Amino acid sequence: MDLKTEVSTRCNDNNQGKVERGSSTPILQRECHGQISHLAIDIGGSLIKLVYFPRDSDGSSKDDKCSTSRERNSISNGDINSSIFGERLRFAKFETSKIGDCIEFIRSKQLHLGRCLHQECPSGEKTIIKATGGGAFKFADLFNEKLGVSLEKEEEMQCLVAGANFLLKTVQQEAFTYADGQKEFMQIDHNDLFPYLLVNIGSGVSMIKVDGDGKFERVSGTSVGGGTFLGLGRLLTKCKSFDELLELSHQGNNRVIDMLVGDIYGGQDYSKIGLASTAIASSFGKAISEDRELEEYKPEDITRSLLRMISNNVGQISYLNALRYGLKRIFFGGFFIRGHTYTMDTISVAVKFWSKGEAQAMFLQHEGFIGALGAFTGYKKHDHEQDQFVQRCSSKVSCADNNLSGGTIKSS
Ligand SMILES: Nc1ncnc2c1ncn2[C@@H]1O[C@H](COP(=O)(O)OP(=O)(O)O)[C@@H](O)[C@H]1O
Ligand SMILES: CC(C)(COP(=O)(O)O)[C@@H](O)C(=O)NCCC(=O)O
Repeated sequence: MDLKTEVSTRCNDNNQGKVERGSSTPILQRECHGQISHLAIDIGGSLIKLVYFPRDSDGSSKDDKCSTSRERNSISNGDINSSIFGERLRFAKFETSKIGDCIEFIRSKQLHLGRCLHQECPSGEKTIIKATGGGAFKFADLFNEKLGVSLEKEEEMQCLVAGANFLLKTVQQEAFTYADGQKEFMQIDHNDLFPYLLVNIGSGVSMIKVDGDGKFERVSGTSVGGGTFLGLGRLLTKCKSFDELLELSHQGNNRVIDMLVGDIYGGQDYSKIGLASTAIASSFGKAISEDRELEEYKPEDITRSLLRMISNNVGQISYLNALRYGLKRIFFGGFFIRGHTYTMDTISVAVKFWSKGEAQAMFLQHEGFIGALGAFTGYKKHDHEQDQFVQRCSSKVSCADNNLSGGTIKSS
């Protein structure tokens, strides 16, 4: 049963005054019902992602008061919260290396206080925060020490699948293709969603065959992912941040460094095996034959080649795995993508090229927040009140569809 269905089922079933009958948005009763947070967190190798309902100083969620004020919080590392889902469910990200900033952010928003802010709570009860990603293990003690909260670990692949299924079933304009500079939203038929391949390009890359809700298998992965782009980019150029690298890559020309088929074949196509003269024969291959030092290459060109190499490679491995399991649809998520046109174009072209047009790359609006959203939906299992919380979130997704039509969420 998807979340939307559950909303209406519960609306009809529940006569205990917790849900306003006939309303598409169940009303949350403010009662102390255990210490569960309004926050879910995904702590990855590069970034920490937060999904939360903001709250007022009296302890209520802003959302409970139907607040319409847009909240944009600049964070010390320069990232900005994205506010979508009808300006209600909020998103924020921090570099994992700046976990202290993230903890301060949670404290400043009082997201660590559970529901019982300014109310009497059963003593000794700790706020539980759903957390996924490796950092849920690595930083559990730090969260306990600094915020007095308990991180409840949710399995990372399970969260990615739950988040992707939630988005694909709930948000109308979630999945889109990118070709020839055009973004085209796809209408997803809920009855025809499975199976698909979910490729999450984070620090590393996971490829998951998804057969249904909670039915999945991680079929492959590659260590050449977003972390590789950022790590190698930092080593090869003077850039320090991902944004700088992306920005530089706009002005670059990969052909200065990549060895093309034409470079090897005297300017000609290698038509017999379907390779145009402009196809990359060897990423960074020109650097082997030229007597040039690293400093003599423009950082713009280096970043462009690097971005192309990694995107191409992920696209190709993804296609091979789709082929292995007979999957036609491949959804790409993870913050490596960042709604960046060159990245999406390269991945799309790679999938199209290798599949001879049989398979299609699709991207997700909430690319980097899939895991955190999946963890958030995990509250549903936990307690009835939070269950309504998640359900309200899904009902608001539909209300907020128009807000998403403007394009990808850009978190910085
Ligand atoms: N502001 C940013 N800071 C660092 N890396 C970023 C940023 N935006 C996008 N990225 C890219 O996204 C990758 C992390 O993606 P993400 O899905 O958050 O994975 P993880 O869970 O491993 O942190 C980074 O390795 C980098 O390539
Ligand atoms: C270990 C990970 C699941 C961690 O997730 P991440 O923080 O990168 O999002 C991921 O980095 C990964 O799948 N790496 C590829 C490992 C491999 O299959 O070779």
